[in-house]
Amino acid sequence: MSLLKETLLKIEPVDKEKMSQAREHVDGLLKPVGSLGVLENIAIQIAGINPDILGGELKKAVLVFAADHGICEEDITSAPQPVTALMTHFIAEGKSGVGVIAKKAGAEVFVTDVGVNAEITNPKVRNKKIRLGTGNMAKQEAMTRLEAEKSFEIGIETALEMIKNGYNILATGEMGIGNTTPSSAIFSVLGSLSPEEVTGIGANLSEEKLVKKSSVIREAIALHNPDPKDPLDVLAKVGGLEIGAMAGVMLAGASMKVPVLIDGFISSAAAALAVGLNPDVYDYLICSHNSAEKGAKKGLELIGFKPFLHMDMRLGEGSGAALAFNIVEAAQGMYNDMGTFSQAGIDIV
Ligand SMILES: O=C(O)c1ccc[n+]([C@@H]2O[C@H](COP(=O)([O-])O)[C@@H](O)[C@H]2O)c1
Ligand SMILES: Cc1cc2nc[nH]c2cc1C
Repeated sequence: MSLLKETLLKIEPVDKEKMSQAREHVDGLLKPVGSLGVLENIAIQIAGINPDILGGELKKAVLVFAADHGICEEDITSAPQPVTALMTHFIAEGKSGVGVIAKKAGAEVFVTDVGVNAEITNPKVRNKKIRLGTGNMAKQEAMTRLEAEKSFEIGIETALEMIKNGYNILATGEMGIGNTTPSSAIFSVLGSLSPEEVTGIGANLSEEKLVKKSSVIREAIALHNPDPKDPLDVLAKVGGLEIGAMAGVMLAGASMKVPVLIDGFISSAAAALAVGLNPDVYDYLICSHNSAEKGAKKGLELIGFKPFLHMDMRLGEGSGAALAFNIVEAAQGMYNDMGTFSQAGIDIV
């Protein structure tokens, strides 16, 4: 059996009984019921995923996947394609946005090349290259179905390795010039949304080129007709290699009862595919921030995510997810260390 199938079969729903016990505990803490809002929700969610993680020290990893996109040939990005390879190197060196944010949160960043269109010589970048970037989806399918499956499996393998090494909370991140285009295409297909509704400026595309970007997406979808009920078909026809790998991390996290923090627009497109493959994955994902990318709001609504950080960020790399580690730790602190009404002899619950 393939690793993807095996992983999907292993995923169980979160433990609703543990969640209602956790809700009871949270409601008994020294505060008006509900007054710690999202911190309460996160603690209860993690209790349903794995109470040991809620009660213990977090060992945090941001898993960044880098890849290139053939669609760059259509001139719908502001930055040139070689920036992917350059930034992949700088992310691995800790010199990018996610590097500094993760450091403050005490998280490690691991970078994997799943399809950068250049040789990466930095030994800190893990080499799992599937191909040298996707095909240009305006003319051909982005990748084969087999490559799509492989991208999921690299994400699964990477996450399983991290979990084996003791990491008990993961965050997804990516680097890939052009990857807002496949992300918009994925949301357009899965949500039957018009490309215009879910297409934005990415890494600062000009307004004139934005019109072209939407029409390229519309034409690619019309050319390949991806099946919205088949996430692998959507990924293969209009997706990206790093998007598949991030979805794989989410599946592996769910299969091992480990929470996965979701970053911005591209990470959430991966989440939409992962949840499409198995709806139980949803409860293992923690959506961190609402990216300022146009389309992020619609995309998150489609999945049913409610982000709790509103930072006007749209960097990607896992930067927003890394920022949210501190929020998860605050939720743990609330759950484990706050006094209770019964200890205090107060009876107003
Ligand atoms: O995470 C986000 O919400 C996000 C929104 C816009 C852009 N990005 C980053 O910018 C790159 C993609 O932008 P573009 O315009 O080249 O498609 C890619 O490397 C992403 O990490 C990321
Ligand atoms: C400089 C730069 C850094 C990035 N990080 C993620 N996407 C990016 C795009 C650019 C252009």
